Amino acid sequence: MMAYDYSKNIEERPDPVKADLKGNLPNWLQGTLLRNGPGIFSVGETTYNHWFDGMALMHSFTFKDGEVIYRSRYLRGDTYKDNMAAQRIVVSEMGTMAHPGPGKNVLSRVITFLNHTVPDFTDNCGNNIIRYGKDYYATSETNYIRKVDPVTLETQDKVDYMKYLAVNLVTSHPHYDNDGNTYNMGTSIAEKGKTKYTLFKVPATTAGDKAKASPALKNLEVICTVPCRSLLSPSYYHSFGMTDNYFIFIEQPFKLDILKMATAYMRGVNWASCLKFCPEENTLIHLIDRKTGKEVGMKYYTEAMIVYHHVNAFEEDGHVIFDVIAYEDPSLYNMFYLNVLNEQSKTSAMSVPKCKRFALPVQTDKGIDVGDDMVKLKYTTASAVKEKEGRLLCHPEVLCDGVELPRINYDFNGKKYRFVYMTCVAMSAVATKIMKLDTKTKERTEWREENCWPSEPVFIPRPNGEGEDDGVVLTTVINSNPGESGFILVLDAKSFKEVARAYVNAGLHMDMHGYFIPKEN
Ligand SMILES: CC1=C(/C=C/C(C)=C/C=C/C(C)=C/C=C/C=C(C)/C=C/C=C(C)/C=C/C2=C(C)C[C@@H](O)CC2(C)C)C(C)(C)CCC1
Ligand SMILES: [Fe+2]
Repeated sequence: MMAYDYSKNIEERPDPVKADLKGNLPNWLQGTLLRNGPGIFSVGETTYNHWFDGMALMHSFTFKDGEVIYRSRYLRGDTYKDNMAAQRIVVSEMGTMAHPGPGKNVLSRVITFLNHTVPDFTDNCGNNIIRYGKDYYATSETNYIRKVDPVTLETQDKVDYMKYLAVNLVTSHPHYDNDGNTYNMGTSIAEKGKTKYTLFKVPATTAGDKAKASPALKNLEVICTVPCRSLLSPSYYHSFGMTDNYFIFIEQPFKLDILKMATAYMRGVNWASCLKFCPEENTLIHLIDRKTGKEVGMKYYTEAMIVYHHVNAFEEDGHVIFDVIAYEDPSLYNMFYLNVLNEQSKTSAMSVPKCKRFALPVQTDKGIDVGDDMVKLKYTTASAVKEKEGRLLCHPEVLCDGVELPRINYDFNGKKYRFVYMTCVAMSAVATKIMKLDTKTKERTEWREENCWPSEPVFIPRPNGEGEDDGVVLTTVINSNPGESGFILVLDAKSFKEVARAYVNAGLHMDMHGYFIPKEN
């Protein structure tokens, strides 16, 4: 099979193109799927080290009156502008430390160094699209996000979280509720001698008062803060869980070493090399009551693991159950270094991502014997064994092996649910299959096609649909069959069978995450 070239710069396609439709789109499917991911990997003579570092390229698929319209556009943030003006990479990213130019004299090198000791971070937001209030933002995990026009994909205001809240890092996987509020979480490092994690709410913007409405972050409310286990090594996390009454935050032994970061530029190493995994340490699971903003009385632990994506979480019979994609080591990040990806023939040893289910009993452990399992649910083998007063050791149930980029019917977010849509990960960085997992029966249904590489599958519910899987799943497919173009695929979510596809005559490419904006009625 042909290999996908992860390091190739991709051309933007800002003028809308009509896709070539095969099959019949359900007429209720109206709206726009926005997707984001890295798209430019080298500028002039310089190249990023890591695929996640690439400059953002957004794309959109608009479903309207039985047609599909495609377009794509680079995110024109300060990072893009500065790199393009210099014709080389001058802004550092997680996996790439930018160096002073060759022509620079000693004095300007010293100035560049000083600038980087208290650096201004990148606004290259190539990870996801999120909504705050009525606005859409391209995001990665730094303090900057970029507002984008969801129709034209044009880049708008640069918004700095730090203007509204002391946070150095914020996730690109917030949660949303039915009232239009957004919930997210960030880390503030060594601020006033403290390192902590903050969960916050960005309220829905009410129509009318324009000045108050934008950016919605103006109205941000802190829900709670969780002190970090150690001042100079906060955990890295990429998402968190939410149910009707709780937040779930996994404080994993995959940490940022702040002292190493402070000297990274001087030592000429990237930020990623300042992340350390400590497999001998345990993972602390924080369960936070959304109403009080306080952690529940019990302390939950599990063995060392690395989680990027939460799948879903819900409450049942005095338990909080949550599903995540977990790894045994940081090999996922390492696999995406461009020099590693270019040697795809050498199957890189990657720890297989597993979909794991945890169950946290919320009741008091009074009267329970040490060594007893407190989980009282029939349908899961997940356990939580009392170690001592107020402390439970959790063992997950593995629901499924070799999966990533999980999506659900978001109407079931925080609620008891059954189905997950994911990409299948084998021993390679390119997914060849997507699947639907029935968490109840463990049944897996797959979609694949020869020489096709599907993206993160996004579930769209049918308006007033019946049942959790009443809707469609959208995935964009890179097609490496000679003479054929990429397409967006529409699967019936119940049967996981194709209902339509729309060929895009403008080479599709690998991306990260997406957000579907339904058409307003
Ligand atoms: C750390 C730090 C700093 C710097 C922070 C910076 C620059 C942060 C940037 C963070 C970014 C871009 C994070 C991105 C994370 C992305 C993640 C975890 C992506 C996961 C992707 C997966 C699982 C992908 C899977 C796959 C893909 C894409 C293709 C498929 O075909 C196959 C499959 C499933 C393997 C400061 C602000 C300088 C100072 C403070 C501390
Ligand atoms: Fe992600």
